[in-house]
Amino acid sequence: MNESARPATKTVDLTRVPNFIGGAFVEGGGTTFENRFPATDEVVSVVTEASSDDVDRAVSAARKALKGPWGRMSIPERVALLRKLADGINARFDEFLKAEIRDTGKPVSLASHIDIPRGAANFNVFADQILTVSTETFEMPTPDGAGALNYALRLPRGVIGVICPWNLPLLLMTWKVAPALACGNTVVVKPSEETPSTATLLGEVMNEVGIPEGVYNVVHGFGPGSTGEFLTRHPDVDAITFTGETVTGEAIMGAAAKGVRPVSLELGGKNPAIVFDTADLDKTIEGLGRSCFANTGQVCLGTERVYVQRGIFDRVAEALAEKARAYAFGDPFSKATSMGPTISRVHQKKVLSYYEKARAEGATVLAGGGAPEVDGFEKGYWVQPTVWTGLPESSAVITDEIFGPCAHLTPFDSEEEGVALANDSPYGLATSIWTQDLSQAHRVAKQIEVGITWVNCWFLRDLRTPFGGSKSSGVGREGGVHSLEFYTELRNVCVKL
Ligand SMILES: O=C(O)C(=O)/C=C/C=C/O
Repeated sequence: MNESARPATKTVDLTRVPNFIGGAFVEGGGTTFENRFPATDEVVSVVTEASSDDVDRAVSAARKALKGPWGRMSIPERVALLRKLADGINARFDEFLKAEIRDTGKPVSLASHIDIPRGAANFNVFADQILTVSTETFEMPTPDGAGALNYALRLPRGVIGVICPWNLPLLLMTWKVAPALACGNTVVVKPSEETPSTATLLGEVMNEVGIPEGVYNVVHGFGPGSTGEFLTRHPDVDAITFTGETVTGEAIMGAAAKGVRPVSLELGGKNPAIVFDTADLDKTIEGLGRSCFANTGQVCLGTERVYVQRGIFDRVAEALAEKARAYAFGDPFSKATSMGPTISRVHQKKVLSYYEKARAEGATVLAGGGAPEVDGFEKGYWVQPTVWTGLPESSAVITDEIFGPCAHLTPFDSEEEGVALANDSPYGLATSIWTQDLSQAHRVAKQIEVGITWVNCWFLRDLRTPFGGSKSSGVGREGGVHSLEFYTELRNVCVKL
């Protein structure tokens, strides 16, 4: 037991979700709001919203922690605690799993293989990374012949504001918190109001493993006029990292400008897939089936535009439609369920509104197009996996980020046309290219204006690689050493010898 570890607090009551400030669970001074299970629309918890004073207390606790034991810890000491955090999440795997499913409605098959394992693994990934990071040194000649030595120090930025999304709540939160802590920062986390539970539960694990109070804080609430705005506008927050919609990202970037705070923004996307007639069709359909429909299409890296070379268009379209029809709705806690509901009634209505738009514009609906009837879960926020074709590229269904399990297929003839279609978007987050002509794969990959390109695969993640979006899909890169670049500041020291 780490000598600084505090005895495990009683298991936090996630039916009335508190904030976590300075190592203690506290009711928020704001209002309370309901958290509903997306598969049944039942209220599963009440969340206590943080007030502006609560956010201020969290930022102060984070600032104070920088000057306490945490700020004096060596990298190996921090690394040991990060590894304990990974172990601590895994030791309470089922609690995190249940909390994540109740908040999101995502199937247990998905949350148990992606969300919770990666939520824990991120701490080990950046424990490894911080141990190997180096800085630079330069020797320079000087007129007196004695020379000078320049070396860089890598220092924590300080208090980091972390605003994370509802689609992969634990994974995308620790994707930011792990490197932030590895680099010696402290954090104030605002989870999405849709998914408050796992970030709160992590507070208990922080105490269990001995992370000093104030290093990790959680404040619940909303965006404008609420916790998100209080946090991003707080003058004592040194940097902000955010994953979510582009419009919110623009607002955060504006808030960060005052005080000149750096931001790392992974934002929206309208990700294309380009399928050439040399593609391996089985692998392509397996990959597209996941990239279009996984997590009920609620993945920032997911595909909503599929461009298929004309000669194989019909075969790809029918095979993808068949994939869409094969999904099984049902109890998210059942292993038989392969597709859960969307995150909320509001989001369900947004997705279904695009289904109506497509129909009204005369789309050919190859699969889905509505909301399924799910026995026993009639009140859930369900939508069908949907495949369209036949719409013009100007259709809102093809230009807007829907963030649902839906994709529009468009045929193309030449490679140049395929590239032009894929690039015709203000977004630039991710793409997948399907071809067995590797010269073509490399040639096309260099031309697609995105941050992440997969060739003959999707969501294959080496966590050391730069991860982030181009154009309206974001600013900055996280992952591997790129996270350390964001969560530290370099100071050059020049010593006259
Ligand atoms: O895999 C990751 O590290 C990651 O960041 C995934 C992002 C998915 C966004 O919806």
